[in-house]
Amino acid sequence: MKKEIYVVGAALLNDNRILAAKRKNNRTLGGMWEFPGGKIKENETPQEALKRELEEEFSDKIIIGPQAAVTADYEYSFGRVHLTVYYAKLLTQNFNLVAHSQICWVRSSELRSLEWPPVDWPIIEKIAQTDLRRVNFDD
Ligand SMILES: Nc1nc2c([nH]c(=O)n2[C@H]2C[C@H](O)[C@@H](COP(=O)(O)OP(=O)(O)OP(=O)(O)O)O2)c(=O)[nH]1
Repeated sequence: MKKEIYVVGAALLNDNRILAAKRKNNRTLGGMWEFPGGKIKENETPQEALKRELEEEFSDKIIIGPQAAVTADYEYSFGRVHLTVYYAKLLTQNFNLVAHSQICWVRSSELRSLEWPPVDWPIIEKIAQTDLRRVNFDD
């Protein structure tokens, strides 16, 4: 049976743009653009995992808003990834990159022109169709 891999990512918002992060070349799916985040550990909620990953990957703190799209699944050679993405905002902007070679703030209309891993595409599609000014962080 395939390994089930539960992953959480942040669609970081600023000024109507979304942050895309390019995975370092030496990593799985190297060179592809992704939502910063990573694997959820057994005793973590997705939100706890997302905060921890942003601390590890960027040395940054975030606040987490609503889920951006339904969880997407894709069967890679190394296992089946279940990706859940939340809208989030940065409280700090250190961007101390350890897992990524670049970051980029993109408009929703530009999201489709980047190279994303297969599991991300339904989520990219949903975000591209969303009015980002309406994403609510008040709850
Ligand atoms: N963070 C994140 N991971 C994604 C996205 N899309 C996608 O397929 N993934 C995959 C890549 C990885 O296999 C997994 C996330 O794991 P990870 O980034 O914590 O760790 P990794 O497997 O790269 O770690 P490593 O052992 O290769 O260093 O999910 C995405 O948009 N964001």
